[in-house]
Amino acid sequence: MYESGSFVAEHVDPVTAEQVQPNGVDLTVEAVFEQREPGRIGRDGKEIGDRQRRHPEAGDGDTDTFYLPPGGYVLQYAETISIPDGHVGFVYPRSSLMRNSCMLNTAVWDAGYTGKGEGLLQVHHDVELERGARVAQLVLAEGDHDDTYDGSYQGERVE
Ligand SMILES: O=c1ccn([C@H]2C[C@H](O)[C@@H](COP(=O)(O)OP(=O)(O)OP(=O)(O)O)O2)c(=O)[nH]1
Repeated sequence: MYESGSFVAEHVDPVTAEQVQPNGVDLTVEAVFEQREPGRIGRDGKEIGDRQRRHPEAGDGDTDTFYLPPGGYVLQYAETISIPDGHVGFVYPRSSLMRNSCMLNTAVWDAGYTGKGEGLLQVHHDVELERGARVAQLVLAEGDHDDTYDGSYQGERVE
């Protein structure tokens, strides 16, 4: 069973009323990066290639809007997410992002994970994203699990 938006909101911080949806909670964009160096996925480990932070640059003095031409971008969410025991999380793109020819690729959010995660933003047509805008939605499904998350991304970007 999937949980309600108000349940999901208890596991997202900070969260405003505007972010709480019937079935989940919207996540906002904090930072955008472009990968510059190759990463590596090996049998015994992985490395994340170097990235360059993309600065907002709408061109008209707006310092809070990312203007993104087509390409792949790593997007960091602003919210700290904690996946509660007995659950698994999934993130979907906000439909308005998809309707603007952009897509967010995501992976599994494990029970026990806490952090500000990342997603892969695919831009198929130029788009403007304002920092702090809602771009994704987290949903939580009940689910059995073996142990809880103890990987390298635990606690990422949490002060
Ligand atoms: O789209 C996603 C999906 C998941 N996560 C977070 C939550 C998840 O629990 C954590 C680790 O994901 P995963 O287990 O897939 O990472 P890994 O590549 O297997 O690395 P590790 O073994 O170090 O965890 O990353 C994201 O930030 N973005």
